[in-house]
Order: sequence, then structure tokens, then C-alpha cells
Amino acid sequence: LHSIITPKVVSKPDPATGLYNPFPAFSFTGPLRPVYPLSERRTVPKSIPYPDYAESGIPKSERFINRNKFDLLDAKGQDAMRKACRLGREVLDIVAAEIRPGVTTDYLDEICHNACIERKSYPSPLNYNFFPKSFCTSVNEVICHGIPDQRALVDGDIINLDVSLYHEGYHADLNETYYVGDKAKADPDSVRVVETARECLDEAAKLIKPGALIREFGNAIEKHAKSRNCSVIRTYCGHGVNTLFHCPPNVPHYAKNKAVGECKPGMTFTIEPMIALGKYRDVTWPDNWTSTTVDGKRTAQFEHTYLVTETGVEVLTARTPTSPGGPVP
Ligand SMILES: COc1cccc(Cn2ccc3cc(C(=O)NO)cnc32)c1
Ligand SMILES: [Co+2]
Ligand SMILES: [Co+2]
Ligand SMILES: [Co+2]
Repeated sequence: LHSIITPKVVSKPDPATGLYNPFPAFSFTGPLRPVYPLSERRTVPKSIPYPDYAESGIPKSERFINRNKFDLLDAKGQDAMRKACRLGREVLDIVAAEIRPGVTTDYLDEICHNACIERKSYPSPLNYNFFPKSFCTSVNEVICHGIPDQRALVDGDIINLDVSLYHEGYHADLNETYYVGDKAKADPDSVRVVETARECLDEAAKLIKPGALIREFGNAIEKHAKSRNCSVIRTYCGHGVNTLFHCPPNVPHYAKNKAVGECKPGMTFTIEPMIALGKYRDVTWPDNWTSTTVDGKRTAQFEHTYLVTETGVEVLTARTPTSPGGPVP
């Protein structure tokens, strides 16, 4: 009785792994593969204020803005950003504390999602331009925008957690790269790319003060990256962040860029350098999100949201003595 319909096999399992490759025609540049199915779309209680794209997927408020005009926040807006960014730091530290071999990036997404909701915050990436999850998990050769899925972390992986949340009308945006398993056993190249990315961000942040030119950050970043024999990803930039998730200024991370504008008190923006061991060119998976290095070599990133003050800079997403003790990377 052949009542059981034999499933039509759409592709042969990969002989190396025995797993079905969801994108049989795509040449992955490194060893990482997606592991489907993605979990069910997570929801946010309506009691929490939504950004304009939460249901439509389209950030209309980001569409029609003057590219060369930067929002300068007044004291009230600056305080709102301080609060959103403090909450963002709390969420990142909470999720980072869950990193260990064997946990899936989807599990980390659930932790992040719930931590945002507990803080009356909307996870900014959810449905932003139709992004399917509540934050980005970028492992090893993934540059950014990795989608939380069923892949379990492996001892020796490096993983970037990129948290953004929307709290009472303002976005926070920060990320860090972590070692999975015992950092002492991490391979030297992974340590080099992670520590270089961390140092690149710090080198750029030193320049932030009223009058500093936006285009200078890339010179400092690329100078340091090259001194550590690393390259700088060019496709993705830092950005203004406030009542909008992404707005001017555009903040390139590479040298000799043509970015427009200078730092002014009341401006809030991210710097988020992505540093690679090999080539700087990127290739996006057929999932239309996950960006990876063209040569499959590892890459790392760090991001803060900064406020330009009258005298210099305030790192709004800094780890503070009071924020829950996330693991010291
Ligand atoms: C349309 O094209 C794209 C391509 C990739 C991603 C997205 C949308 N998106 C989703 C999450 C996310 C995070 C950031 C960020 O600034 N992290 O620091 C940026 N974009 C993001 C759109
Ligand atoms: Co990475
Ligand atoms: Co981010
Ligand atoms: Co960002």
C-alpha cells in the first residue's frame, strides 16, 4: 500500500556532511552553512511602541530625509538615547553570557528577543527591510547580518552578536565579537582579527569631538588594521542612529573615503568596523542577508553608539560597572 507519498528529493545530501544543502547551486566561500528551518517568527506585545517598519517591513521614515542634514538631539533626546543604549548594553551582556559550544544561534535570538521585551523595547532588526530575526549572529567568515538559525556553536568559533533595540522612540545599536569555548585555546589568527577589530574601533573613537571630520575615522581604522596585517570591509558603514535606525551620516571604515560632514554636539552615530584576515570583498548568501568574506577567511566586528558632546564624546553603549557582568571577552 503505497499510501505514503515518497518525498520528492530536491537535492542530494552533501557527501562531505550528509546534510541537504538548501542552496545547491551556490558556492559557499568558507566552511559555514546555514542550518534550517528558521524558527517561527517571534512577536512583540502591542504594549511596546513599534518602529514604523514593524508590520510593513519598510522603514518609511528613513526614506525621505536630507542626506546631508544631521539630526542634533536636544537634552531630552540625548537622555532618551542614553537610556536606550544602556538597555542595549544590558541585553548584549545577557545574551553574551549564554555563549557556549552546543547552543544554537536561534537560542541566542530567543534570549535577545525576550530580554528586549522585558525592557519594554522592540528588537530593531525584526522585520527591518523584512529581516526575519531579532538580532544578527555572525559566525567566523560571516561579516555581518548573519541570521540566527539551528546551527550549534562549536568550540573555536568566533561569533559577533549585533544588538539593536527601540525604546520609547529611540534606537540603540552595538555589537561585539566573542570566542566560543576556551579563549586560551583560540587559534592565533582568530585572536588577531578579533583584537584588531576591537582596537580599530577604539582608535577611531579617540578622534570623536566637535569639528572632527567623519571621513577621518576610516584613516585611523585602516592604518591600524594594516599594521596587524588585516583588511577593512568596505561595503558596510557606520551610521547615524536616533529616532531612526539608520540615517546620516554615513561612516565608512576604510582610508581615503569621501564621507560628508563633521561631528557636532548632539549627534549620535555608530562606528562599526568589520576587519578581515584576508580579502575585504564580500559575497552574500542566497538568503539575501548573510554577508561573508570572498575567501572564506574569518572576520570580526565591534560597534558602539556615540554621542558627540561639547567637549568630546560619550560612549552611550559602553559597558558600565552597573551593567550585568557579561563575560570579559
Ligand atoms: C537592504 O539591505 C540590507 C542588507 C542587510 C541587512 C539589512 C537590514 N538589517 C538587518 C539588521 C541590520 C543591522 C544593521 C546594523 O547597523 N548593525 O550594526 C544594519 N542593517 C540591518 C538590509
Ligand atoms: Co564574523
Ligand atoms: Co549593530
Ligand atoms: Co549599526
